[in-house]
Amino acid sequence: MLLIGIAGGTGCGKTTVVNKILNELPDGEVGVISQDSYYKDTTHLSYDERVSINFDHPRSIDFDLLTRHLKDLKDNKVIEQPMYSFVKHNRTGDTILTHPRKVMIVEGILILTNPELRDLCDIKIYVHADSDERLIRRLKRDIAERGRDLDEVLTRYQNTLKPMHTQFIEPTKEHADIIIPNNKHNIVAVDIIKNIIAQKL
Ligand SMILES: Nc1ncnc2c1ncn2[C@@H]1O[C@H](COP(=O)(O)OP(=O)(O)O)[C@@H](O)[C@H]1O
Ligand SMILES: O=c1ccn([C@@H]2O[C@H](COP(=O)(O)O)[C@@H](O)[C@H]2O)c(=O)[nH]1
Repeated sequence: MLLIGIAGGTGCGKTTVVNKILNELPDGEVGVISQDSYYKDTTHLSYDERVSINFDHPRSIDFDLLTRHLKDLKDNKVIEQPMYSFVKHNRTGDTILTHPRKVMIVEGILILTNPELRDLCDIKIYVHADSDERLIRRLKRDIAERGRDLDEVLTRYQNTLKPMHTQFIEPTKEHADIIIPNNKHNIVAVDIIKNIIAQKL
């Protein structure tokens, strides 16, 4: 199995890049694991307590479960990937049966902060977009798709997201094998990754 890790700050376009890669490859050949599915289970907390969690700090992620699942996939085992609700700020309680594929992509803001996870990745990619571009995209997306309002996005951005990005996420660029500039849609970079995957398939 070829494991590709795709990191980068919120709104840089990780999910969009992954979808573009998947769209043009044969159905079912490439599997995706989202770091978001591995936010720690916070069912024991009230909604108000969950809202105040710092979701941009590495300790918010259940890296033990995530790395265990990636190792299982590498060992050709099926896993039960948790499902996550951004609206509830918690796992839904459901899981998706995820089968090992020849190529698996793991994507998320913090995946390159974890040394064990980095070692599992055969190719490490960092998607870069400028912070103003990312904030604009995040505002539009979170208001349209994740049940947020202007005040929620900007308050989280100032209080946790921006400082965590500077402290934990941006420095992981140095671990990347490939950095994709993504202020604009980068068709050439997506084609290069698609070709690497097509060779493996
Ligand atoms: N290169 C790009 N140019 C303009 N908008 C983009 C680009 N890449 C992604 N977007 C948009 O920005 C928003 C965030 O992108 P997304 O892929 O969800 O980012 P991430 O997964 O890194 O948080 C989405 O609404 C998406 O359509
Ligand atoms: O319950 C949650 C969990 C996370 N977030 C925010 O999501 C982003 C990461 O997702 P991207 O798709 O990469 O943007 C992170 O910045 C968290 O702040 C959330 O709002 N609620």
